[in-house]
Amino acid sequence: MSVPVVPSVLDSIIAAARKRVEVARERRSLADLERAIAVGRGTGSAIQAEPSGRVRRTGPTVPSPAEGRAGSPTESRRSPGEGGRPANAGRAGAARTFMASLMQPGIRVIAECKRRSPSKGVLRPHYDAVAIAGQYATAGAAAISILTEPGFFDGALDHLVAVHAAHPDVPLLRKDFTVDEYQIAEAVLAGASAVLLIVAALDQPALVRLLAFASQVGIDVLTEVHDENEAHRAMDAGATIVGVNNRNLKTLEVSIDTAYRVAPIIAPARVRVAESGLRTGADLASLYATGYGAFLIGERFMTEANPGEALASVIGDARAALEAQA
Ligand SMILES: O=P(O)(O)OC[C@@H](O)[C@@H](O)c1c[nH]c2ccccc12
Repeated sequence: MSVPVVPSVLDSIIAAARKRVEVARERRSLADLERAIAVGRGTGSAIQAEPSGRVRRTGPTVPSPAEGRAGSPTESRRSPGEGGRPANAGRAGAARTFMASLMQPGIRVIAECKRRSPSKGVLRPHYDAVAIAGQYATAGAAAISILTEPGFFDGALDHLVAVHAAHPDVPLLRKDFTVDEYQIAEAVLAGASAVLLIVAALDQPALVRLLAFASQVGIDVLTEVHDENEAHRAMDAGATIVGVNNRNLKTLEVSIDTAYRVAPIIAPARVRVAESGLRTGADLASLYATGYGAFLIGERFMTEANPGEALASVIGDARAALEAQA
């Protein structure tokens, strides 16, 4: 492999993610987050980190939607490292529902909330993650992916906290560039059931270590690959949910061929997820026939006036196409 002279978008995003972790760690240690997770697990209590970083037990319920929304999932933009971390107002213990939901029979869509992307710019100027997630849940999403990366995707962990508060039964994926245990612990406390691990962003020991940590804190992992070599690495590391991203994160080019090419490497016992560039029910039906059960879709819905309606129509079209094939 040649060493790129010009840093790719992925390199820049990862450098920013590492910096954010270092800033957050100064305010609150990983050990402190782990203690909060253990407390939440042991008692079923909600946990809230005060801005001071002190953990406050908030009783046996999840925070009210109003409380969750205080962090505003709307048009807020956080620049990397700005003003500390959002409050962790989630419920430790929501985990493990992601995998269960993806293992249901039939076509399953992980619908994504994403305000902006590096390749397309702003997709949805008036972005309200809670409202969109509500539509997705009603339309039959198996899970919801929420971008929490602030610098390139206009995401925030607060968006996930607010969606979890409003829709506590929906499995949520924290979509971010995970490079450290710290982000996994944050995800658990925010109410996520899964985190993303991008194989291209991690060396093999880090991938293995982060998978083990996620398992230890009881959160599922979507392990993302872009090519055959990365798929082998994911298999070797013991990944159970493997996503094949049709978008090359280094060049940002999309080719659905990637999903067809890489599928055979992922053992059938694992959950296969096709990601990116998916637009029609026919796309889903044909990948389903190749062994993909779940589909991660963002842009297709983000550019629609009513993302929930668009999701329902893609699911309906996919089912119709499957029946026509049978
Ligand atoms: O918006 P699309 O083309 O439907 O793609 C969704 C999802 O696959 C994409 O957002 C994504 C896949 N892997 C990522 C890693 C980081 C950020 C974003 C992503």
